Amino acid sequence: MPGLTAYPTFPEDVPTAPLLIIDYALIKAGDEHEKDRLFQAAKDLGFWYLKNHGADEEVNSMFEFGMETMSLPLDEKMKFEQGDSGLSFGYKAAGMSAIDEKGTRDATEILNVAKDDALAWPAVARRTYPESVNACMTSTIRPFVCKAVEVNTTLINVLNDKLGLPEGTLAGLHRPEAFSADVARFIRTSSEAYAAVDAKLLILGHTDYGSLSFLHNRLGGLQVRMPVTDEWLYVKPLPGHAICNIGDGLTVFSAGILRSNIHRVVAPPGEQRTYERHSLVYFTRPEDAAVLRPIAESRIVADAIAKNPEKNWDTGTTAKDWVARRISSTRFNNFKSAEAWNAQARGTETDALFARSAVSAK
Ligand SMILES: O=C(O)CCC(=O)C(=O)O
Ligand SMILES: [Fe+2]
Repeated sequence: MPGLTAYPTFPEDVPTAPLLIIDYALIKAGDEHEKDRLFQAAKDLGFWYLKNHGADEEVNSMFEFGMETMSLPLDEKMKFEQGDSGLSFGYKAAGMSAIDEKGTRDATEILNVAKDDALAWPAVARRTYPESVNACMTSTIRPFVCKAVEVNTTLINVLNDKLGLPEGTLAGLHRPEAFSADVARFIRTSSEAYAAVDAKLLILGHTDYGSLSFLHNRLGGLQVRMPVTDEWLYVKPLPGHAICNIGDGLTVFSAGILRSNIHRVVAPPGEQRTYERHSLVYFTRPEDAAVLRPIAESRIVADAIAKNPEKNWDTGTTAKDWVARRISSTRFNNFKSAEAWNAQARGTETDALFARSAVSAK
């Protein structure tokens, strides 16, 4: 099966990030100790492995589907390019993002299928897609979306309770039936591109724009910036384990208690470097209309606000605008100058979130 290509193993001598392994089966069974470990992981690093998530079959089918769709001719894929306005749905060609202050073009292709389209199919909720996407909506994409929504909702509910929020508060801001920027994303970077990209950066350092990401990697390349030391460490892909991470939404809702950690993608290490890299993510994002501000009904969140009165967590922005702004700011066509690049939101908000949550995690 193409989705199950045997890749060279991740090198032994490369330092890796110490992600906790959370057992989804135990979480589902209501194990309090495991829920505490999840909360700890979400606060300390904002990244963890998830085992026993039960989505292997859906994930494997998505890898096959993604590779097939990415192999379409470029002009066919370009008919569905997401454009420069901040839309998160559709195809992003290699070269459409800037990855540094020099305006270097990226080398990574992305296909984003909206949750709203996968659930509404055959009706069109947000946009249209290539025929190969349509052909897999029912068999492959919707089952993956539904599984990812189930897993992420379960985890969000645990975080909700650990934050002392009234039952279902966070879930109420991430209702599957409400329009959101949730997407199933497939990413491809050719091995030739690793050499072509300046500084070998495939995806620039960023925090995720939504609330919770459910990521599946087969090759290395993902790196997280470690709290306190600022060291970039690889996240080693483990077979059958998802990599989960907190995004900006949950950080803001929790006034920095949950950590939206900076990460990036570089060329895979060691012998893996000669292989094309693919990854699959489901991004759970707050509903379009949700305003990104702390939920102070919780005493724990209220305490976090009181501890850092100088920090204003109320973005005054809807999730829809937040995601659109962050996406549009990465587009090459919107790149203006090194000064504008350095001054824009990517630096301010991510560094603020990063610094603040590093303190609260201690
Ligand atoms: O490809 C990966 O491993 C991570 C991708 C990522 O961080 C993203 O798409 O936000
Ligand atoms: Fe990311």
